Amino acid sequence: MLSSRQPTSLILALSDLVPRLTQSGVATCPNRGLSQVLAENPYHFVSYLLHCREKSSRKRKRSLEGNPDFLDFISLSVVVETHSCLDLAPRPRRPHLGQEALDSCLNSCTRKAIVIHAPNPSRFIRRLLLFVSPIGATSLSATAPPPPPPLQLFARRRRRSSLVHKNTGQKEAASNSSEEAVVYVKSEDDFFYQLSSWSFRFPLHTQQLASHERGCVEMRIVGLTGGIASGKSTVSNLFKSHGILVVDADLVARDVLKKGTGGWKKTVAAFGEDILQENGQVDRPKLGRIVFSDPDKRQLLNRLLAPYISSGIFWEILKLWLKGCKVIVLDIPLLFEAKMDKWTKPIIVVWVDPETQLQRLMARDRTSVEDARNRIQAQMPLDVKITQADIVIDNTGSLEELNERFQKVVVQVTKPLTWTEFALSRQGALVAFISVFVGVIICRKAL
Ligand SMILES: CC(C)(COP(=O)(O)OP(=O)(O)OC[C@H]1O[C@@H](n2cnc3c(N)ncnc32)[C@H](O)[C@@H]1O)[C@@H](O)C(=O)NCCC(=O)NCCS
Ligand SMILES: Nc1ncnc2c1ncn2[C@@H]1O[C@H](COP(=O)(O)OP(=O)(O)OP(=O)(O)O)[C@@H](O)[C@H]1O
Repeated sequence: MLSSRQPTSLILALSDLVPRLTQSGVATCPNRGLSQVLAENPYHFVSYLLHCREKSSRKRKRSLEGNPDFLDFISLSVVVETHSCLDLAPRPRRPHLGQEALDSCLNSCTRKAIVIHAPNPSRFIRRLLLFVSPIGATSLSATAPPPPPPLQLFARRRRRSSLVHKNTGQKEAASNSSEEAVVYVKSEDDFFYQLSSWSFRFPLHTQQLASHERGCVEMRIVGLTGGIASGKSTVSNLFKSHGILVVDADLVARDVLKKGTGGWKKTVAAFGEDILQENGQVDRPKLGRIVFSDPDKRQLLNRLLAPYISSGIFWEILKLWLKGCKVIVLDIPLLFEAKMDKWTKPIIVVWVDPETQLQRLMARDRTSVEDARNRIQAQMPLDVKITQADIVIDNTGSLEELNERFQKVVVQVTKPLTWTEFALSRQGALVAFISVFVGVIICRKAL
């Protein structure tokens, strides 16, 4: 992780930024405070900053654009992002930006893009840049003139052309004054998400539900997520005891890995027969140890199983929809990582403090500290998840306290549906069908 190797300038820059970010309201961490997040795990801190940047509303971004803290924040998070991607890379042979290069980044970063001065860009850096910015990487070389700045990219994404022109000037100045290769990195969040070990996508998209409340009845899909061992299943059981049906993604994931299924065949083909027990079923703890200690292998498994898991979840929802359920809960540990949060409203995140999470995980699964840490780090940090939640349940205390908190949540979850939710419900679909049918008959009679 970053903590042992990060350059002092980076730590200083980060801690220097914390009070300014908090005061200007650019990024706050209501539960624990940014400094504590930074002290505990700089990697989480970075993801949290990136998340805040991504989540700022357009209006808020516009009002903040003149604010030097915000601009620093954008630049710095991109630098940190780049640095962490390179420095955190698990394979030792991957190079990382050294102190000098990083300082150079910090000094020369412009507002919407950063400029990396790399005298001998390694193949890894080239490939990385090819990945994040095809324009920047195609003409990258130590002697070649710098590539054209990715104007279109920024112009398309940012409406304020003044910022684009300002950057262009700075980039040109930088490129003229330096003999080193200059690389422009696109400051997009995808950069971080795609490179990080826990990010993957399920191939399903649905409409985002509206948040305004209207009074009618039918189906709501509630998202329930959190970290590993944060207490999702415990909360799921509370929902079940209130008669609310739960779709458990872990159970779906177990089904898709059963002997003879498509997921099983692909997994065995990719990981070999060593992961099988004598009866031909997958040895889950063994596969778990493999994938949770190697991000590449985990991503491979995610890619192989994602289509089966997403379609399994889809069929479960469809069955409940056909039964006419009013509220269902989707218990999906990787709700955000798999971009399934768009399906659900409200989103409930079950939060615990990191130490309790570790202790509960070790006690439940009887694993070593190292295994438990690997599993926790395979997921998006809980502090980031809570910023995307509609409802946060703090499960650090006792089961009684959890139960008390849950009573308030269940009231919120069973409130009347919005119009959009109604339209997506079985009853809504029926009403729409009957209206169209009646409309057609009336029109035909009128002609
Ligand atoms: C690696 C496997 C075989 C390990 O099995 P095991 O029985 O030891 O763990 P189990 O399935 O009960 O998962 C326990 C918890 O680990 C976490 N977890 C599981 N898979 C992943 C993953 N790919 N990335 C991050 N966290 C994960 C979740 O919080 C889950 O609740 C299994 O987790 C698996 O098949 N994972 C890939 C499928 C998947 O993505 N599952 C999550 C459903 S959204
Ligand atoms: N409030 C609590 N007090 C004490 N123990 C708890 C509490 N909540 C949950 N636990 C225990 O912590 C462990 C993890 O909880 P649980 O299995 O519900 O987590 P989870 O988020 O569903 O985990 P996973 O992501 O692995 O599915 C379990 O052993 C559970 O009994």
